[in-house]
Order: sequence, then C-alpha cells, then structure tokens
Amino acid sequence: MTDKLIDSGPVLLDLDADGVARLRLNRPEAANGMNVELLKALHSAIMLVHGESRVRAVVLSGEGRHFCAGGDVRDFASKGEGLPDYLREATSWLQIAVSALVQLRPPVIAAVHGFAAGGGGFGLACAADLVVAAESAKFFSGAVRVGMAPDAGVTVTLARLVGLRKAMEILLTNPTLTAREALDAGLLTKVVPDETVRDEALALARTIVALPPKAIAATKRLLWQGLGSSLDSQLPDEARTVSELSGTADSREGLAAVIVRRSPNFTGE
Ligand SMILES: CCCCCCCCCCCCC[C@H](O)CC(=O)SCCNC(=O)CCNC(=O)[C@H](O)C(C)(C)COP(=O)(O)OP(=O)(O)OC[C@H]1O[C@@H](n2cnc3c(N)ncnc32)[C@H](O)[C@@H]1OP(=O)(O)O
Repeated sequence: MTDKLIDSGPVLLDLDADGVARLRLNRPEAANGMNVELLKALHSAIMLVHGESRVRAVVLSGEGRHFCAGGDVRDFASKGEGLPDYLREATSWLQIAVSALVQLRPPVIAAVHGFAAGGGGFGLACAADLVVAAESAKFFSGAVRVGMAPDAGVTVTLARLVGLRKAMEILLTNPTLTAREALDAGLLTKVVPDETVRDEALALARTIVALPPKAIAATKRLLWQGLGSSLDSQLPDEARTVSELSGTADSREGLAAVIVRRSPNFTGE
C-alpha cells in the first residue's frame, strides 16, 4: 500500500508501507530544470517528510529522461536584466532545500539517470547521503559555463567527497563525468545497469529501513556534523549518542539477537 502524499505538480511524493518515501522531480519537459515553483515545491515536500514519522528512508529521482539539468536556463533567459534579483530569491530556495535535505533524519538516496547537472542536479546528487547511478548517467556542474559559481553546497559537499584537488578540476574545468568516472572520483555509492537504477536505490533504502531508525538518524547526523568538526569536539558527541542509543528498546533487541544469533525484531523505539 502506497500513500500518495503529493500526487501532482513539479514535485511528487509517495510513501510505501515499509517507510520508503519516493521524492520525484516532475518537470520532464524541462529535464527537471529548477525554477522557483519547483524549488518551493521541493522544500515543501522535504518539510512534509520531516514531519512524517513513518518515513525511514527517501529515494530522490527525476521523471523523464534526466535526473535534473540544474537551474531552468530558459527561465534564466526570460529574466533579462532582472535575473540577479530573481536569482537572489531563487537560489536561496535551492540552498534552503539542500540544507533541509541534509538535516532530514532519514537518509536520502539519489537514483540518478540521464544527466545530473547544475545546482539542482549535480548539487542534489552531492548533497544526498547515498547515490545510485545508471551506467549511462552523466554528471557536470555547469556553473562556470553560464558565468556563475557553484551553489547547492557543492563547494563543501563535492570537496569532501572527492577531495579539494579533484573538486577544483571538476568545478573549474566543467568536465562531463561518466558514471564510472564519478564513482572512481568518490561521488557515487554504486553504478548499476540503466534499467535497474530505481530498483537498486529502493533495495538500498529497504536495507536501511530494516535497521533501527534512531541509530540510522544519529549516524547520519554525526557524519554531516563531522564535516565541520574537530576530532576533539566530535568524540564527546559520539560517546553521548552511543550512551543515549544504548538505552533504546532497539539497542537492547539488537544486542540480544546478536548474543543468541537470531534475527532482530526492531520496533523503531
Ligand atoms: C542558470 C539557471 C538559473 C535559472 C533561474 C531559475 C531558478 C533556479 C533555482 C536557482 C538556480 C541557481 C543557479 C543554478 O544552480 C545554476 C545552474 O544550474 S548552472 C547549470 C545550468 N544547467 C545547464 O547548463 C544544463 C542545460 N542542459 C543541457 O546541457 C542539456 O539539456 C543536457 C542536460 C546535457 C541534456 O541534453 P539532452 O539529453 O540533449 O536533452 P535535451 O537538451 O533535449 O533536454 C530535454 C529538454 O529539456 C530542456 N532542458 C534541458 N536542460 C534544461 C534546463 N537546465 N533548464 C530548462 N530546460 C532544460 C531542453 O531544452 C529540452 O527541451 P525541448 O528543447 O525538448 O523543449
């Protein structure tokens, strides 16, 4: 049984009985190019996920031939002299959406096919917690190609994923990376045959939803927090978190199951 939480508009959201939410960019006529309407819808969908306790993992994908081709370049052209003012608002919506995605308790798995380009496409892929890419998928930043700088947090996320030297190459020279090149650089979790990308992303999601959600959420939080922390400041938070989680029913159940070598029955408590 699947709940259609948002069933029309530029972003679709549904939730299956296992707690896997599917967040889909839905402007296929524009390669899911991001305009303000899509970004506001994306932020609203993320906030809906944030408030929905049944969600245990999120699979993010794009309708049509591409994951997302970044900012809506046709929108770009229509704004003329007014683009800087328009982008001041539009880009802030992209930054808010990326921040909300990273702060979501459930992990986000991007299922990328076609192109992932620009702040919307390349940026969202970099901000996802895991990325499953089709063999034919391609990735590029595109920012400098349109006289802009990277956004969507890419100057942090990409540099941490692939290292500063590689991030400089990718963002300054704007290569189109094949899925294999993106995987080798450290951008992706796995590359799969084109026809299996969504199933593989869902399989990864089901692996996660079978584990204690409080432990999963805490692990995601600590990893993102660690990007900007020193070891000395992170160690006490890890210890505090381990202590807190050890008092949960799921932790007791997991320990008991390991001792007697049986499968655990987690409740999420
Ligand atoms: C600079 C954009 C700002 C616009 C303001 C809107 C606010 C957005 C929110 C803030 C954004 C902040 C700034 C942003 O982060 C900056 C960037 O994203 S820079 C990168 C911009 N993107 C690109 O340069 C990619 C452009 N697209 C392509 O290069 C190619 O389409 C592709 C992705 C390589 C795929 O090529 P193909 O497989 O050949 O597919 P098509 O080209 O046939 O595309 C199908 C269809 O979709 C239309 N389309 C493709 N990309 C976009 C796009 N980015 N915006 C709008 N429409 C797009 C394309 O025209 C085709 O339409 P059709 O011609 O069939 O009607």
